Amino acid sequence: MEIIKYPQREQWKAIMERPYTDNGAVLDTVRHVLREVRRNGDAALLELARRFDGAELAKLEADAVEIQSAEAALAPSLKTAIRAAAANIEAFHRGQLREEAAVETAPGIRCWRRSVGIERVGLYIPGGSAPLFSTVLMLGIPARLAGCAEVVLCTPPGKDGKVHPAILYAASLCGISRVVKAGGAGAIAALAYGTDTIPRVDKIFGPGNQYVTAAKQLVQQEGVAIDMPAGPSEVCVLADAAAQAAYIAADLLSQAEHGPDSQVLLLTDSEALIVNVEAELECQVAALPRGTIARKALERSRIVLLRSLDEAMELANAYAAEHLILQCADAEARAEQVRNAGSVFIGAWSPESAGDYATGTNHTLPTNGFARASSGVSTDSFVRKITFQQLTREGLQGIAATVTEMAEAEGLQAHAEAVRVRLR
Ligand SMILES: NC(=O)c1ccc[n+]([C@@H]2O[C@H](COP(=O)([O-])OP(=O)(O)OC[C@H]3O[C@@H](n4cnc5c(N)ncnc54)[C@H](O)[C@@H]3O)[C@@H](O)[C@H]2O)c1
Ligand SMILES: N[C@H](CO)Cc1c[nH]c[nH+]1
Ligand SMILES: [Zn+2]
Repeated sequence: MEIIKYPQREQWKAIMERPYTDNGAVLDTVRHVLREVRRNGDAALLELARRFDGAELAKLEADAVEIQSAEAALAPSLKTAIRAAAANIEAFHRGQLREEAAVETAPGIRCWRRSVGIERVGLYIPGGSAPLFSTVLMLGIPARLAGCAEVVLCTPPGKDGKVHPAILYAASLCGISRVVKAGGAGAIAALAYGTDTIPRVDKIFGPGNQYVTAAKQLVQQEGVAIDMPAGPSEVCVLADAAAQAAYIAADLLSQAEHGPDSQVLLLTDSEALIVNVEAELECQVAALPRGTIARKALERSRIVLLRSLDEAMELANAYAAEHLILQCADAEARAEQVRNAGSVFIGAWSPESAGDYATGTNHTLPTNGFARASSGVSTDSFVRKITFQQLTREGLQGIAATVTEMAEAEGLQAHAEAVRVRLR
């Protein structure tokens, strides 16, 4: 990791830069894939599975036999873990469902909002380098709680033409019965345009590689809603001299192992801690099966020594990490100072990976500084909040002058008449 000591403010912009990837070539490929699927539908998806996933598929959807045999293929301990995680995720996301009281804004005028689940949603579950079945829970549970009528899950097939059994098991737990074997931009195109077997959806959710992210951004321009551009994973650790170097190294590696384009950042006011974390990183990365991937991510990552923890906090807020870990003596007080982050982990006992799987919070979070303006996925992401109002005659009389005055000032006479005609 690059070490930057006591940077001047002018250097902060460079410190906060995410790894740059020129996605010009990716966009060209993705546009081509979107066209293929729009034109040739299912046939294009079968060809893309052959080309990119090395899978010969007889049909695109996982059938009941494949879904049922998935349960038998999983170790009981893994099923127990998935169910335990699902229970916590459900509890946290259920708490987000709130009935809002109607408000009488003026005598005789009643306004209220009702959350209505988005009718048709598509969930993309990455499967290229790791089958992220935890993401099925993170998207499928809030979709169910929100009352989405139709949920279609797309994920790349393995070379054997099958979907990873843990993805199928997690999907069943969430009540998802339509699992489509399609990955990358092809999957996003199918969800956006529909094919003979895959229904077009209203909103597409889920993380993925650069092809998935580019495809989501392109179909969004064509009118399909997306959750957010969830790019390569990232974590920022803010730590003081008392923090455990071994914990910090483990937390940094847990995100670095996602992909070579992941980025991790350590902000501290302790030079001694940096020395210890570096030693721990070297020792721990050597033991990781995905050590080569993690090393590549570390090459593009930074450790920053700051003059004080206050200054570190300021930089953490400016960076707006997907995940922010606070490992310092006054972690709870520091948490109150957080302004920009996707999700925050407070104190030495709160590793980021606990949130990735099982604390209950959602792990689909804004990356690349989007946490400055966006939130992670929640039950709210799967609903529309429709507003309602009902006026009595007295209510309309009470605001008639306000409406007609404003309508005429905007030059919109018909607006004013729609009020007057009722009160004449
Ligand atoms: N931010 C988040 O919340 C979050 C969560 C989990 C994962 N992630 C990210 O998701 C990503 C997962 O990526 P992945 O690759 O493992 O799986 P993936 O499922 O996103 O991508 C696999 C698909 O990519 C397509 N593809 C591969 N090579 C291609 C090529 N040369 N041209 C066109 N298409 C091609 C294929 O269709 C293939 O099926 C990682 O970058 C990880 O960091 C982010
Ligand atoms: N850390 C990822 C989001 O950035 C989510 C994930 C899934 N599995 C493990 N981790
Ligand atoms: Zn993770």
